[in-house]
Amino acid sequence: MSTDDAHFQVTEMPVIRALTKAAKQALLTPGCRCRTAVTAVRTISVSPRQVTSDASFHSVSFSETDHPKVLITGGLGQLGVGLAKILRKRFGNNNVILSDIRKPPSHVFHSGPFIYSDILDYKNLREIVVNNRITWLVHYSAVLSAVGEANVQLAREVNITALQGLSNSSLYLVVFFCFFFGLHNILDFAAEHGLRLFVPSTIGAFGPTSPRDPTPDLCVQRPRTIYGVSKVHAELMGEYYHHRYGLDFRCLRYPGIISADSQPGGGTTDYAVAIFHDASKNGKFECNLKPGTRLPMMYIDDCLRATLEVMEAPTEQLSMRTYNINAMSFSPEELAAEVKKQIPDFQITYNIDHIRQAIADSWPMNFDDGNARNDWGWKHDYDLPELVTTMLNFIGSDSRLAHAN
Ligand SMILES: NC(=O)C1=CN([C@@H]2O[C@H](COP(=O)(O)OP(=O)(O)OC[C@H]3O[C@@H](n4cnc5c(N)ncnc54)[C@H](O)[C@@H]3O)[C@@H](O)[C@H]2O)C=CC1
Ligand SMILES: CC(=O)[C@H](N)C(=O)O
Repeated sequence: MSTDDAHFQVTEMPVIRALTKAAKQALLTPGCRCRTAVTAVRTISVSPRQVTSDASFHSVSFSETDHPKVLITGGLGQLGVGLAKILRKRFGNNNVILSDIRKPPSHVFHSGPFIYSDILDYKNLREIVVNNRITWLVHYSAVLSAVGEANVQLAREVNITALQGLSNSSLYLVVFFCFFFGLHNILDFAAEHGLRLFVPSTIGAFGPTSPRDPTPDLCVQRPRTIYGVSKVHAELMGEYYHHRYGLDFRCLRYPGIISADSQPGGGTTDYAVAIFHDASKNGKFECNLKPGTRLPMMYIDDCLRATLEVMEAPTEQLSMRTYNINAMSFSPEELAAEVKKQIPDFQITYNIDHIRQAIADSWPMNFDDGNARNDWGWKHDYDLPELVTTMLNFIGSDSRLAHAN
C-alpha cells in the first residue's frame, strides 16, 4: 500500500463510513433537508400534471391579473440591481425582493426590499418563498467563467452543488445520498410551489465543437469551462422539469453584458466594460484578449428588458424554453476604433490573459437569436455606436458628478 493510500485509509475511510451512516439515517429522519428533497420530488411526481385542475395543490394562488411577487437571488452582482429596478417599476416596489449573501450598499438597501438568501441553504430559501408568497424566481447567483476556472470547486458548489468545506471523496458521497443541490434546490421548490423560474444561461454554454459563426439555439454543446458545464446542466435540468413536472422554466442565453453603473463579476467579456472606464479616466486601456477576438455582446438595458419580456410572454408563444438572445458582435480592436471616434487620443494595448483567451476562443463569435425574434418578438435597441455613446456619456457624467462633489 502506498503512503498516499495509507493516508487515505486512515483519514478518509472513517469519514466516509461516518458520512454513509449519517446520510442513511438522515434519509429516514423527518425534518432533514434530504428527506424534504425526496418528499418534494415525490410530491411533484404526481403533480402538477396528474392532479385534477381544481385540486388545491400549490400553496400560492396566482392569477394572471395579479402582479407577480418576485425573488431575485444573487441580486447584488452586475445585473440584479438593474433588474430589480425595472421589475419594481412595473410591478410595484414591494413586489420585488432582491437577495444575496453580501451586504448591500446603502442606496440598494433603501431602494426596496432586500433579504439575505444563500442559495445553498434550502430551508432559508423555502422560508423566503413561502413567507413572501413568491410567484416568480429569478435565479442570478453564479460564479462566472474566469473566476470559475480559477476556482472550480467554488463554481461547482455555487453553480451546481450546495456543499461547502468537504473533501472531494466525502463530497461525492454526500451529494449522492443527500441531494443537497443548489440549482436542484431551486428546481424542486419552484416545481413544488408552482413558480415561474428564470435561470440565465450564457454564450459560454457552447464550446469549440459548436458552430461558432453563427451559433444556433440547438447544436452541439460541449463547453470547456466549469461555468459552461454548469449552465448546460441548468438548461437541461430546467427543460427536463418543464417536460416532466410542468415547471414553468424560462431561460435566455445572454451574451457578454455591458453596463456603466455596475461592475462585472469575473468573466471573459469583462474587458468590454473596463475599456470604457479606463478610456474615460486615463485615455488608454490594456486589453487581456487578442485584438481580433470576436464575441456576442449586449447593453444591459436590452438584457434586462429581454428578461422581463420572456417572463411575461404567454406560454403559447414559447416554442422552446431556452433561447439565444443577441444584439451585436465585436472584437477589442473594433470596439477600440469606435471609442476612438469619441476620444481621438485613446490608445489600446494588449497583454493577453491566456486563460481568458482560451475561453473566448471556444465561445460563439456570433449568436443566432432568430427563434427569440420570431416567437416572442425579441428586438435589441443598442448597436455598437449607441452602446459606445451611451457608456461614455454615462461614465463621463458620473465622474464629472464625483469631481463636483
Ligand atoms: N454579466 C454577464 O455578462 C452575463 C451574466 N450571465 C448570467 O446572469 C446571472 C447574473 O450575472 P451577474 O450579475 O453578472 O453575476 P455576478 O457574478 O456579478 O453576481 C453573482 C452574484 O451571486 C452572488 N452569490 C454567489 N454565491 C451565492 C450564494 N451561495 N447564494 C446567493 N448568492 C450568491 C454573489 O454574491 C454575486 O452578487 C448569472 O447567472 C450569470 O451566469 C450570463 C451571461 C452573461
Ligand atoms: C458571457 C458570460 O457569461 C460572462 N460575462 C462571462 O464572461 O463569464
